[in-house]
Amino acid sequence: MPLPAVDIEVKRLPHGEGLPLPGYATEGAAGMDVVSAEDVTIDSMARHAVATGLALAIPAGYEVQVRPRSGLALKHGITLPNTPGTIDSDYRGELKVILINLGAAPFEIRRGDRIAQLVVAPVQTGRMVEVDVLDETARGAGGFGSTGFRMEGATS
Ligand SMILES: O=c1ccn([C@H]2C[C@H](O)[C@@H](COP(=O)(O)OP(=O)(O)OP(=O)(O)O)O2)c(=O)[nH]1
Ligand SMILES: [Mg+2]
Repeated sequence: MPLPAVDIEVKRLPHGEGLPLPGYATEGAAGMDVVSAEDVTIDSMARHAVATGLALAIPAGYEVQVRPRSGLALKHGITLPNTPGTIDSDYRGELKVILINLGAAPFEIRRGDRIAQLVVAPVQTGRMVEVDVLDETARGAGGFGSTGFRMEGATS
């Protein structure tokens, strides 16, 4: 059973009139597909902040993450350079989807095309507590590949 849905207020901007609101394609989908409010062609290796014609009021304590659609990524090299894009609960401007075309061919987007998906997530805030000494761990300062690449015992 999914958790109860969180209500997210959505306001249509003039250029968002007539478009479907973001929605889940299936019952178990994690992300709501969001559509483009504009016709635009993104050249190979170019990027564009695609208008959605929507502005949101996300309840405090939540965020919306903007994620790529894997079909567009695999077939056309269309992804988000900032994935997951972060929509703050206090942002009231237009939701935009920053797309980058990593494919070789220009990619044509038509108004109404599904371009990305929106995942609603709770936000755990933190607080920085300054100290002089940190506790010791097995990893220590090792990072950036310090534990190697293959699992011990892997045959291929
Ligand atoms: O893919 C995205 C990412 C962000 N935003 C909007 C909503 C978000 O709340 C705001 C700021 O985003 P972020 O904090 O990632 O950008 P920034 O470069 O840090 O800008 P700012 O200084 O406005 O926080 O921009 C979008 O519409 N789409
Ligand atoms: Mg910011």
